[in-house]
Formats: sequence, structure tokens, C-alpha cells
Amino acid sequence: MWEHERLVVRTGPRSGMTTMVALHSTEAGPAVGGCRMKAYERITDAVTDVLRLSKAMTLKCAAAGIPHGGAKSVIVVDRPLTPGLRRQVLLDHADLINEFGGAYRAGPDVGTGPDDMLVLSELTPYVHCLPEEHGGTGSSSGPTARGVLAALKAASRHVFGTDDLTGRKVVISGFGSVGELIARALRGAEVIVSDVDESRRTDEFGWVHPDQAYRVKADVLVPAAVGGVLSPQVVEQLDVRLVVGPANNQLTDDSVAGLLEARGIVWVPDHVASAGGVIYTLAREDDGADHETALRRVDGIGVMVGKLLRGRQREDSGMTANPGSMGA
Ligand SMILES: NC(=O)c1ccc[n+]([C@@H]2O[C@H](COP(=O)([O-])OP(=O)(O)OC[C@H]3O[C@@H](n4cnc5c(N)ncnc54)[C@H](O)[C@@H]3O)[C@@H](O)[C@H]2O)c1
Repeated sequence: MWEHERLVVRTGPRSGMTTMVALHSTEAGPAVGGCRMKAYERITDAVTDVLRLSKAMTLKCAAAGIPHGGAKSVIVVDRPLTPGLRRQVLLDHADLINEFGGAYRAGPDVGTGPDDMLVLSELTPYVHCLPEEHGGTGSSSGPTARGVLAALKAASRHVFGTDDLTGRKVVISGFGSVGELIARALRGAEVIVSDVDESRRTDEFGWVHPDQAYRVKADVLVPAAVGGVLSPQVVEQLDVRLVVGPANNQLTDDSVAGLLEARGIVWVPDHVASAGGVIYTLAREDDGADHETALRRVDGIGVMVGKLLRGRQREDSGMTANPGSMGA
């Protein structure tokens, strides 16, 4: 069944490049979601991505109790991006955002940042996370990492009996802006990072080739790169007890959650673990909350994860019929 409200794909008149917006749901309120700028092998791959990501945003907002629906947009990079072309395609994309009349509000995602949001804002008011010097809250990577850490601590209490990660072996796949912040926050843990971009390699942390990242024997795996990484084959090879990370849509399909559970691996769904950015941004930019108040809301992710895991435990022991949404 087609469960999205709208999908619009456009060729931009300025850039000649394809951009698209998928509006999954506005039932809870105007839809929010990042604008991804990325190369795809086929346009249909981009359409699949934008449809899945927009649905995940609806789940993310619902799990976080935010009165918004989910949407996402994609700018398909099909040639080298000069600064001029980047600007043109962003302006094209701003026109497309305006077609939704406020039903979709964009923020940064993989491949875009606050400076790109500033370009969008030249033509559309429906944009979040402008640079701080322009009145926005800037990059959401910090709050996203904080939310993942809150989820990680709560899940660690459940799995290891303590939220102290000292001495735990943690593999972070994707050493980008969120992955790096998580790695740096895990003082005392044995942190191993991995990235397809070799230039990200640093002596500060252990390093594993991306092909091997999902086979390392460790306590925790943090998917912080791309989606679709947890397939049945990969889950078969995992040698960790806990998986929690920011990457959106980590499972290749929903049935993989059952496979993780069957292997006794606790998986915190990405729409819960990765909600820190959207929680923080909307608290500050829509509700007018100050920085500390917004961070406290982000930390609520830990409370939510703890409750869900306890609910799941009670269900396993036959004490409740409400399983929550955690894997194992
Ligand atoms: N930044 C946020 O606020 C935010 C919020 C919610 C969700 N997320 C999700 O978290 C993930 C990380 O976000 P980010 O902002 O750090 O992105 P980023 O682009 O800064 O970092 C991603 C990193 O992953 C690497 N990478 C790409 N493919 C890889 C692969 N197959 N194996 C290993 N490394 C690979 C890239 O080289 C890059 O260094 C993304 O999936 C993003 O959608 C981010």
C-alpha cells in the first residue's frame, strides 16, 4: 500500500539536476526532515531512499513525542559540484520546498549543513538549522551524538548492568561528524573506528577496515555511517551484545529486528537513538527553549530507552503484553 502523502520529483531549471521531496505524514503536524545531497547510481535508488527516510522521520517524531510528521528531501548529485552549481541546485530545491506550502520543513542531512540551509532560506522560510550567526541553531550533530550517548548508557545499564563504559570495546562504523563526537565522548572505553574515507584515520582511536567493522568481537557496535547495513547475513556475523547508533534505517528490512533478538543482541531502533538532533532543533527554534532545556529534552532519549527495554524484559517474563519496540 502507498503510505506516503506525496512524492514530488523535479528537474531544477537553474541546475538541471534532480531534487525530490517525500512527504510521509502530516497527521501529527507539519512534516520535518533533512535534505540529503548525495550521488546515487540510479534515480530510482534516490526515490527508494527518500521514501524510507521520510517514513523513518515520522517514526522518529512519534517516538520523541514531537508534534510533527515525517518528510525528507534528496538532491541527487550527478556531476562534480562547483560552488556555483551547488548554489543553483539549492535554490532549485528551495522552490520545490515552497510547493509544499509549509507542510515540509527542511534541515541538514548527509551532504548538507547550516550554510546550505542559509542558501535555501534566501527563497523559502521553511528551513531549520541556519548558522548560529544567522539566528539558527547550526549543526545538529552535537545534540544527535548526545542523544545516542544517552541511549547507549541506558541500554548499557540494561545489558551490562552499568552505564559505565570504561574498558568496554566499542566499534563505531562511520567516523563522520556524529561518529567522531561519540568516539571522543567515550573516554575510558576501547574505541575502534571505521570509515570508507581513509583520510579520516587517526592514531587517537583503533581503526578497522569498513568491510570488517561488523565482524569485530566487541561489546557495542555503533552504526554511524549509512543505512541498510544490518542485513540477515551481517547479523549472522555480528559478535557484539548491543547495537545503538545514529545511522537512519539501519535494518535492510523489518524482519532483521527478529534476527537480532534471536541472537540475543539488543538493538536500539535508530528512530529512537538518533532523535537528539530533531528534538534539540525544534525545542530551540519552535518552542523557544534555551540550550540547557533543549539538552534536557535530548537526554530524555535515555529515559525512553530504559523504559522500553524494561517493558521488553517484563514481556519476556510474561509480566506484560506491551513489548515496546526494542530488538532483544
Ligand atoms: N547529523 C545529524 O544530526 C544526524 C541526525 C540523525 C541521523 N543522522 C544519521 O547519522 C549518520 C551519520 O551522520 P553524520 O552527520 O555523522 O554524517 P557524516 O556524513 O558527517 O558522516 C558519515 C561518515 O560515514 C562514512 N561512511 C560512508 N559510508 C560508509 C560505509 N559504508 N562504511 C563506513 N563509513 C562510511 C563517511 O565517509 C563519513 O565520514 C547518517 O546516517 C545520518 O543520516 C545524523
